[in-house]
Amino acid sequence: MIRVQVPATTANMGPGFDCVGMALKLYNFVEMEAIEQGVVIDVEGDGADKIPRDKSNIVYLAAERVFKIVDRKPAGLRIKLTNNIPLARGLGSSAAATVGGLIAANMLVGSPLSEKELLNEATAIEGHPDNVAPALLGGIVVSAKEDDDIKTVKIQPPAGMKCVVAIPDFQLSTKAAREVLPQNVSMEDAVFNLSRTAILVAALMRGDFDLLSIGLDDRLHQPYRANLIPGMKKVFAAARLAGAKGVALSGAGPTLIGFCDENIGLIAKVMKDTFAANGVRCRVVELEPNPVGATALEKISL
Ligand SMILES: Nc1ncnc2c1ncn2[C@@H]1O[C@H](COP(=O)(O)OP(=O)(O)OP(=O)(O)O)[C@@H](O)[C@H]1O
Ligand SMILES: N[C@@H](CCO)C(=O)O
Repeated sequence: MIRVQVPATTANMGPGFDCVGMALKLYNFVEMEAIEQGVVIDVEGDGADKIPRDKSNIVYLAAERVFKIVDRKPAGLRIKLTNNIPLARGLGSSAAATVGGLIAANMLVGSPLSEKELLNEATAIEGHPDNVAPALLGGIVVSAKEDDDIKTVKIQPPAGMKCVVAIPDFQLSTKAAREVLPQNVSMEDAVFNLSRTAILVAALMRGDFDLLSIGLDDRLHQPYRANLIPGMKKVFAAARLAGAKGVALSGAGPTLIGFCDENIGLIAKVMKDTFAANGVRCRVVELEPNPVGATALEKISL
C-alpha cells in the first residue's frame, strides 16, 4: 500500500497568474493499492459527500494516465482519500488530488516516471502549473511553460512569513472563476503585472515583507473576480490596516490570504468581521508556508 501526503497550495500570489504558487501546511492523503479486480474508492473528510467514487474521480484518472504512459497496470485498484483541503475554495484541492494520484500510481508500478515527468503530466491535467508545482516540490515555485515542458525555480518561503486565510462557506470552481476573465488585456495592464511579479519574486527572495504591498498587486484576474466574492476589496483593505504586509485572492478564490510577520490575531479578526459585514460567513485560519512538497509516507513494492 502506498500512502502519499500532498500539501495545499495558494496559487497566483497576486500578480503571478498561472505561474507562481506556494505550498501550505495543510494536507490531503492518497492511499493506493493493487487489488485483484475492480475499482474501489473511499473518501473521508472534505467533500466526502460530493467527490465521485467511480472512474470519473480525478485521483483515479491521474493514476490511469500513469498506467497508460508506462504501459503497466494493476488488475484492480483500491484508493482511499483523506481530505483536509477544502474543495473549490482556492487552496489547490484539485492539484493535490492530481499530484497525489500521479505519485501514488507511479510508485505502485515501480516509479518509472521522474519528478519532472510527473510535474509535466500534472500540469497537462490541471492546465497550469502554479498549484501542482508547489504541491509536488514544496516551497514557493515560479513556473514557466515551454511547450509541454515546465521550467521551475523554487524559492524557500522567507523566514517569519505567516499566512492568514479566510475561507468563505461557499465554493467557487476554478472553471467558473476563469470564465469571468477577459480574453485580452491592455499593454498597460500586462506591464503592471510584469513589474509587480518581478517585485514579488525579489521580495520573496530577499525576505523583504515591506515590498509585498506593491508586489502582490494585480490587474489580470483579481479585479474581474472581485464581483464573485462579496466584500473582497473591503477585506483586503481591513487586513492591510490591521497589519497585513500584503493580501491576495488565493488561487481562483473565494479564499483570501493575508501575508504578515506579526499581528496575526487582529488580521484574522478583521478579515472574518469584514466578510461577515458583507454577508459572507467564513472560517479564518493561520496556515504556515510549507517548504516541503508531496511526500510518500509508506511504500511496499508489488
Ligand atoms: N480529493 C479529491 N478527490 C477527487 N476530486 C477532487 C478532490 N479534491 C478536489 N477534487 C475535484 O476538484 C474540484 C475542485 O477543483 P477547483 O480547481 O475548482 O478548485 P481548487 O483546486 O480547490 O481551487 P484552486 O485551483 O483555485 O486552488 C472539486 O469540485 C472536485 O471535483
Ligand atoms: N492560476 C489559477 C489557479 C487556480 O487553479 C487561476 O487563478 O485560475
